[in-house]
Amino acid sequence: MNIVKFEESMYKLVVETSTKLPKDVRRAVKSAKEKENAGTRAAMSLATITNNIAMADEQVSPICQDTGLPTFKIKTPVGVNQIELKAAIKNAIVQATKDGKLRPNAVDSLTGKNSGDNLGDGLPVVKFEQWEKDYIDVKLILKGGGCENKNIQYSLPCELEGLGRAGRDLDGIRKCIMHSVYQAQGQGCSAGFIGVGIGGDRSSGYDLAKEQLFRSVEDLNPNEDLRKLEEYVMENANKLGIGTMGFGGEATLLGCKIGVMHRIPASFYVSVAYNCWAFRRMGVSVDPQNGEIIEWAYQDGEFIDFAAGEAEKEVAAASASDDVISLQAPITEEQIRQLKVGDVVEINGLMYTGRDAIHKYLMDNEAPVDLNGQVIYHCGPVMLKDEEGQWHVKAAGPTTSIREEPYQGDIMKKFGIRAVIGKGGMGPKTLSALQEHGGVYLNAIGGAAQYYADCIKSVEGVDLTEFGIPEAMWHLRVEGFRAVVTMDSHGNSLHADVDKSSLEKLAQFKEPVFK
Ligand SMILES: O=C(O)C[C@H](O)C(=O)O
Ligand code: SF4
Repeated sequence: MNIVKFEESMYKLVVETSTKLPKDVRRAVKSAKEKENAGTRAAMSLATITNNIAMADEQVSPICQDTGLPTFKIKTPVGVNQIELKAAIKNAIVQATKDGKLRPNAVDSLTGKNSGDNLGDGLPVVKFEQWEKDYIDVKLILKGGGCENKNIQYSLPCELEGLGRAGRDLDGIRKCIMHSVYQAQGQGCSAGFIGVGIGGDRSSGYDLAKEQLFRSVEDLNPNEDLRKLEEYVMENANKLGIGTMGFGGEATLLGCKIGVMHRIPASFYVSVAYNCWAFRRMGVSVDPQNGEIIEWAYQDGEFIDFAAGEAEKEVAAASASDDVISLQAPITEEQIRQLKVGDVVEINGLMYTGRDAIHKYLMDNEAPVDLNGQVIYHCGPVMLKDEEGQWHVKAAGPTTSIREEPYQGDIMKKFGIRAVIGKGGMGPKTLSALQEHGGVYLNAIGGAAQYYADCIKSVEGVDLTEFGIPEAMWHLRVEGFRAVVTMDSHGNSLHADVDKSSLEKLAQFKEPVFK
């Protein structure tokens, strides 16, 4: 085996996976876009998403800043040295991280220290299997944290909100899957894809669910019952009205793939792996002698290129009918109180990133900068430093805000912060703080990391780098950074409304369908 060539092939696979969505996923995004009504927030979000896909293609930059937990599934002919392959994969990962194609994402679970190169205990995940064929098959998925957090595992029988009892049969499974889409709301960057594993134990069930994500979005399940169930879910989950980013709308689910395995008598699990629209998985077959790529996977059918100019025009058109409200920090309480749910705002000037580590830190410490009237952006960017020591943003979309729910309201009040930007919305504690203090929650489009990176004109400083690149407090100067007000200072939350209405819709699917 030419291991140097194999390493090069793995580097190509990693870069392609992080920067270019597969053909089948593009087609699914396109068909979602065709379903949304022009002028809605969902249509505007999808236009931003397709624009972002085109920008990532063009710049060969990460589609989303969260380049996930790299998971390789490899099949090798008998006799191939798997230890050697794994070492080459690690080198390729380190190189892709240095080149800004992957965010340093490996964090020590006990100390919180980021390794900086994506290597760590157990990372990357590399799973081998032997097979009788004469070539190596490598599949890679880069699954981000926000959608991973929306995975769910049901142990049947159980009681489900809206749907009642789910028993140990096909209809019980149906209820679990419908519930899994509801509970994800927009937080996993809907519209999403789900892989479902029926049976096994807690770990093999989730493995089976994730295995389904490697199937083509358009394949047909050879198992008749499961094929019908997949079709049922695709048709009906899209009636829940959750929509892109949870803004409400027609496109909630872009793909549903279900697999089954045996179980033991006492256990009956239904495991659901949720993947965001930024569904980054790719594969190659590799020659075991010269290490070169023979063929890329997922190459069937039409390639949708979402031509950048086109998509850009659509974003502009989608929001042109609205009065876009311009905001520049420091923002006054009066300005904030004028904003209401549904408004589109455009931010110019400075904003500060802050996510999990920063929020925890700010509870007990002073802020490194004056945050009075300022804007906090829930974001963990991909950054690269040039030879002069200047930082550049390579990808910078929002992270899931709900993780900051325990801290957000207190921090806004303590430091006088007026606006937070993130995605997926926040809960009642933050909502009441917004009302009391005069604050606003702005929803940016999750995964649109190139689109937002383009709005960032300079990096003016950074604090708390000891938390690692994604968790540091970056001072970003932005121009034309668009977001939608989804929680205002008058007690309104679009997220609470969509949750409530989608739960009501979910309850329509209570009656048995598969007997
Ligand atoms: O870590 C991130 O940047 C985002 C994460 O994938 C999320 O969806 O919250
Ligand atoms: S930010 Fe959204 S698109 Fe990116 S990995 Fe997280 S869930 Fe996926």
